[in-house]
Amino acid sequence: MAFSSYILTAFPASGARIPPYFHNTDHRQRCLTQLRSKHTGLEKYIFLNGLKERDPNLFYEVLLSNMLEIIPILYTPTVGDACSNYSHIWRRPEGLYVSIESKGHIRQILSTWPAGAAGRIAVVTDGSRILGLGDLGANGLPISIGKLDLYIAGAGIKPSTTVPICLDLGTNTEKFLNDPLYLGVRRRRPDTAEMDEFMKEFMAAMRDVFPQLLVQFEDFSTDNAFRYLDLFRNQYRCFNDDIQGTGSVVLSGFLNAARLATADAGTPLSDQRILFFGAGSAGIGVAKQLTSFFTLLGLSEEEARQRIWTVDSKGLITADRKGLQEHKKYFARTDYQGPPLTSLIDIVKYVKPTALLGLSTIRNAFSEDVVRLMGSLNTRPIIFPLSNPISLCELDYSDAIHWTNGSVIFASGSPYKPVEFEGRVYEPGQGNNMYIFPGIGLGTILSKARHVTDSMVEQASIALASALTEDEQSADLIYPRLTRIRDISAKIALAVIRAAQKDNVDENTLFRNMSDEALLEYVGAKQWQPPSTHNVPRL
Ligand SMILES: NC(=O)C1=CN([C@@H]2O[C@H](COP(=O)(O)OP(=O)(O)OC[C@H]3O[C@@H](n4cnc5c(N)ncnc54)[C@H](OP(=O)(O)O)[C@@H]3O)[C@@H](O)[C@H]2O)C=CC1
Ligand SMILES: CC(=O)C(=O)O
Ligand SMILES: [Mg+2]
Repeated sequence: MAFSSYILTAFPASGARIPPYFHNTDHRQRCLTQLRSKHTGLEKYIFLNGLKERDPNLFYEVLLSNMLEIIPILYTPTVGDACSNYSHIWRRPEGLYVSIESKGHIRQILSTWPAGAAGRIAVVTDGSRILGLGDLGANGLPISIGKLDLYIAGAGIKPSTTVPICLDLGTNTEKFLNDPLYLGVRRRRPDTAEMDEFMKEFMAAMRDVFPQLLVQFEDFSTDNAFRYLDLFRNQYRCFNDDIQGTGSVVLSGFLNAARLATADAGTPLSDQRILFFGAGSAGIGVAKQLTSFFTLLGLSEEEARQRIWTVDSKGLITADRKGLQEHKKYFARTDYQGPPLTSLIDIVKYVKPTALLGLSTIRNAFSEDVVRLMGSLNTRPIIFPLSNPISLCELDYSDAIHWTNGSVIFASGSPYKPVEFEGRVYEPGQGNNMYIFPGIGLGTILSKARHVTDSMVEQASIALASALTEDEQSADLIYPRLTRIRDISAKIALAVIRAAQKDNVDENTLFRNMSDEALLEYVGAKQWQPPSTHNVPRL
């Protein structure tokens, strides 16, 4: 609907009340001016949320023309504040809540969502590990909404086909249970048996109500993230963003980082020594993606595994540790003899890593001595502090540049601004699954892949790594500029469709005989654009 028609519909008989010069002014510019007048991230989030309710087309137009400014508000870091405060800033229903109290009639609850059979993509969280902020219970909904806004902006998924879901299963965070404004059920989280029963009913009901839907699991606590991925991945069209999306995006950045480091130091990709600080769903997901790629290079599985060291809150993970959680066992080291290594500096001295990856939620964990040691061990140290939001990031970009005299190859989970050092401007990378999931989703939806296979995720990663332009390469970037996300998502979708075909999971076989050029053009043409709300040129 054009903006002027929207105004007339929203305010009938308002002709005389519309300011005389209204139609000749730039509504997008007005929105941006209003947005920029807000002082805090949370106020900006609330403003954008209101704009989306009043005029979704204008909202997406403003978003698409100003992604670098707006994505950090709708997504990390500000979405973290929105989630933490959601029960207090709530304005209107904007997603689907499926409560543990709905067990037995989940299907009816899902049927109330307007998309119905047109639903194509759901982002589902249970709020138990929102970014690095822990168990936020029913306050987790904005993470599903934010990820879906990235599907819409980044891949051109039609807004009306998206389904944001928060499973309201209770919370173990006392503060929320005692908050009179808390929006969720007042109970602690269920035990495994009760939750499994709920999840099985939920997934079956999802398929009934939305037969063509892809489910993205988001921000489940680590044990459940691995369990439900294993349980459902061969049964439903689904994937886990924190395990697979993060694995894919970090592999991609790592490939480009290793290429840069290799150019300077000559360390072959297969000789990299990679230290993971944090061994949860994200850390282990990335480690598995990297090792799987190393086997493609010709390493045996065992040789690939030997490239990885993992660290959790108790220190270097070794196989002799008692009561090791299941997901940590595969990378537990068997070759370390000695007293437990608990401090990061001692672990770096022992491992001598070429790459240090942070997925720990520990702010500033990469201290000056650790970063300087990485710089003395490597001509181009690869350091990726990937924890979100920025308040939990292991290392600030400015410190990384200063402490390594600019030699660091850096990517963080949340965005940093460029840094000037000794007359040169350095641009950080953003190693965030937002580069990957829109393309994986688009490719899966178009090919109607029955499942999201490992090779679809791996090919997405390679497509992203190959998407750098000459200009981006000469600026030493390891991820493409975010403003190109639509083109990049189309290329990722193409790679995902081809991988789905090879794995024989594509239910839509029409693309099999299309050339890559024709298919890429088709994918681009399928991307939704907001109908222009007025006739002023794009900003
Ligand atoms: N950039 C991106 O695209 C993504 C980033 N992330 C971010 O990664 C972070 C982790 O997510 P996830 O893996 O799911 O969370 P988890 O809570 O499962 O994992 C955190 C890991 O960090 C370890 N840890 C905690 N404290 C310390 C410490 N003091 N020293 C060393 N290790 C410590 C934990 O150890 P223990 O097991 O002993 O508790 C655990 O292994 C979050 O901040 C999240 O936002 C996640 C997905 C994508
Ligand atoms: C980016 C993301 O998925 C996370 O931090 O959990
Ligand atoms: Mg996540």
